[in-house]
Amino acid sequence: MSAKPSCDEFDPNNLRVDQALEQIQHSITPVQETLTLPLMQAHNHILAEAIRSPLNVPPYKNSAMDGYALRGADLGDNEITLDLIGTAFAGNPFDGEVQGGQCVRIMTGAKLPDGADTVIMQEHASVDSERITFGSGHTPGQNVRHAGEDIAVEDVVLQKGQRLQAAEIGLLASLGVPEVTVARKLKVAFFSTGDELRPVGEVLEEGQIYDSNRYTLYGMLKELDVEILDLGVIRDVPEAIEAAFEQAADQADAVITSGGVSVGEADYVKTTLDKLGEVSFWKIAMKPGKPLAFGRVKNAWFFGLPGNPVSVMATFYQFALPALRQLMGETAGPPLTFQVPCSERLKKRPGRTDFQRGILQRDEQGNLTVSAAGMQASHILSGMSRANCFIILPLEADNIEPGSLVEVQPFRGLM
Ligand SMILES: Nc1nc2c(c(=O)[nH]1)N[C@H]1C(S)=C(S)[C@@H](COP(=O)(O)OP(=O)(O)OC[C@H]3O[C@@H](n4cnc5c(N)ncnc54)[C@H](O)[C@@H]3O)O[C@H]1N2
Ligand code: MOO
Repeated sequence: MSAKPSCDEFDPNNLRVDQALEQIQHSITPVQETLTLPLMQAHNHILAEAIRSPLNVPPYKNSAMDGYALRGADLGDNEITLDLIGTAFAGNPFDGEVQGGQCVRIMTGAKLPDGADTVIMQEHASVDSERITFGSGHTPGQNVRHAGEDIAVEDVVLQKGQRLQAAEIGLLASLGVPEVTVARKLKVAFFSTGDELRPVGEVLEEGQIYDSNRYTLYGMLKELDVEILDLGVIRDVPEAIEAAFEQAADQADAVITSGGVSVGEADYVKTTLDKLGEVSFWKIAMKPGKPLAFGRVKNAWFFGLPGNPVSVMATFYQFALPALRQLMGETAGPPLTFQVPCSERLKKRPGRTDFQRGILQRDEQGNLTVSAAGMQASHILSGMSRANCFIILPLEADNIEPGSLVEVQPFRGLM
C-alpha cells in the first residue's frame, strides 16, 4: 500500500463531509410530478400524500385466542361452570347475546359476541358436553383485541415522503386502500469517460482496464429503484462528451459520471460542463472520495464522482444517494450508524474523514466487533465486496488502536 504525502491531508480548501452534504441538501428541491398507482405497482415508490385510515383496525372487537367468550363479571375466586350456547367463527359471528352464566365457543379473530368481554383459552377449560368449567385466576377483559387499538379511523398511518415497501403496501391493503398517489420515478443517466476504459466483452490491450464503475453505479441505482439511462463508455473527444452530457441532461433528472474530476486530466469534461451548466469542483476532506463535482447541467442535477472504484461507491452512498432521495421526495433520516469495538489496529492520518471498508461480525463471545476488510486503497474494489459496512473515522483521528470504539455504518438492513 503506497502512502500519500501527509501534507495533502490538511488542506484548508477541503470541504468537510457535513458541509458538502448541507450544500447539496440546500440546493435540491424534490420533483413535483405525481401519479396514482394500484398498490402493487406503487411498491418502492415514494408516497406523495399522507394517508389517513378509512377504518378502525381491528374493525371490531375480536378474540386473540381459540377458547370461550364470556362475561368477565361471571369470574370469581373459585372455578365457574357456564352453559355453552353456540360458536363464533372468524368470518361467521355468533348471532345472539351472551348472558350471565353463559359462554360461546370462539376462534381466534372471530367477532366477540354481544354481552361477552372476556376470552378464556381452551387449554384452561374442561368440557362436559354443553357445560364448560373454568379454573380461577382469569382476569375480566383478557384475550380481547379492541376495535381501533392498532389504528383508529382518521389516524395518519403513512406520511408523505415515505417509501412504500412490503409493510407499507400490506398496511394499505389492510385498510382497503386500492391505490395511492406517489412521486413519479426519477430518471438517472450515467456514463464513463476515460481512454483506458473498455466495455466488458471487449479484449483489453496494454494500458486498458474494464469499465467497472458503470456496473457499480447501475447496481446502486437499481437498489434505489430509479429509471436508469446507461450511456456507456464515452470516448475522450470533446464532441462525444458534449453529446453525451446533452443527451443525459435532456432525458434525466440527474446525471452521474465517474472519473475526470481530479486535477487537470479531464479537460473535456470540465470545458463541457462550463459550457452546459454550473458545476462546482470540490475537494472533500474524506477518504476515499476527495474530488467531487456537483451542480447543474442544463436542467439536470450533476454528480461527478471520482474515478477510483471505491471512491465512486463511497461518494455515491454518502452524497448522491441522499441527494437522489431528496430529489424523489423521500424523507429518509440519516443512515444508521452505531459504535462497536474494532478488533485490530486501523491505519489513519488526521485531516480527512475516513470511510474505511469494514467487516462487522460477532466474536466467539457473541459480541459485535469490526475489522478492516483488507487493503484500504481506493482502487481495491474486492475490499468493498468483502465489506458489510463503512467504518467512519473522524477527520481529526490518528491511528486507531485495537479495542477502541469506532462508528460503523452497515451497508444494508434486513434486505
Ligand atoms: N496530483 C493529484 N492526483 C490525484 C489527486 C490529487 O488530489 N492530486 N487525487 C487522487 C484521488 S483522491 C482520486 S479519487 C483520483 C480521482 O481522479 P479522477 O476523478 O480524475 O479519476 P480518473 O483520474 O479519471 O481515474 C482515477 C482512477 O480510477 C480509474 N477509473 C476511472 N473510471 C473508471 C471506470 N469507469 N471503471 C473502473 N475504473 C475507473 C482510472 O483508471 C484511475 O485508475 O485522482 C487521484 N489523483
Ligand atoms: O479520494 Mo481518492 O477517492 O482518495 O482515491
